[in-house]
Amino acid sequence: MSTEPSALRRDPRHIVVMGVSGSGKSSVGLALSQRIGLRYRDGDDLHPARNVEKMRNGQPLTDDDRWPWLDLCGQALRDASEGLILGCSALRRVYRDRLRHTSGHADLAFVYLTGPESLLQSRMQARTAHYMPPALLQSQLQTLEVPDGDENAITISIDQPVMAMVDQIVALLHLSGPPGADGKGR
Ligand SMILES: Nc1ncnc2c1ncn2[C@@H]1O[C@H](COP(=O)(O)OP(=O)(O)OP(=O)(O)O)[C@@H](O)[C@H]1O
Ligand SMILES: O=C(O)[C@H](O)[C@@H](O)[C@H](O)[C@H](O)CO
Repeated sequence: MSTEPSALRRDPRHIVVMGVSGSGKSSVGLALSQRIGLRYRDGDDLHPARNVEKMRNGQPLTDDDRWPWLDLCGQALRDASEGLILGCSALRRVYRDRLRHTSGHADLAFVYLTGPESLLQSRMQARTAHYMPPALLQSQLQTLEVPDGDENAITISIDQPVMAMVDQIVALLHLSGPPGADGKGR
């Protein structure tokens, strides 16, 4: 499944890969980065230590926990003059508004990864050495607000191989490859 709003900006250079824990933000963001030659950063690496500790202990983050982290995510986007793919859950509309505001990119592109709870759960359970306990998936799903039609977002199903997801993202956002990949540069 994939959807394309009508007025989507072509070939955006500031892209947020969003969705609940275990939806594949890191896997897809990295693979997309390699495909199009745009840097990837993982929002997980920007969480203050106390947020990571909270999640590790099985406690969902609150809005107040997330604001400072979202501002670091927004600043990372703002500072990336060459462009950036950022993996960031961005679960609520107000969080995405905050990213749009802090990054200075009102037209930030969002790639929303979605799939059935059973698949998310099994992917989280299969994952080793990650601080996020699968038990927190419920609260992630409760917090999630699916992007609205005016949010410059595409929706990609996680029920397919990562490379197929990347193909869809490249096609829907009309993304160009690394400079020189088509013989013309960007
Ligand atoms: N399309 C896919 N097909 C099969 N396995 C996948 C796919 N996408 C991700 N995975 C696997 O599912 C697990 C979760 O993926 P990943 O860590 O990329 O998700 P995430 O959204 O970044 O999670 P978190 O926000 O919790 O860090 C990983 O073990 C990853 O290898
Ligand atoms: O907004 C949140 O609750 C967090 O960003 C989480 O989504 C985690 O960072 C991530 O899932 C770690 O695995």
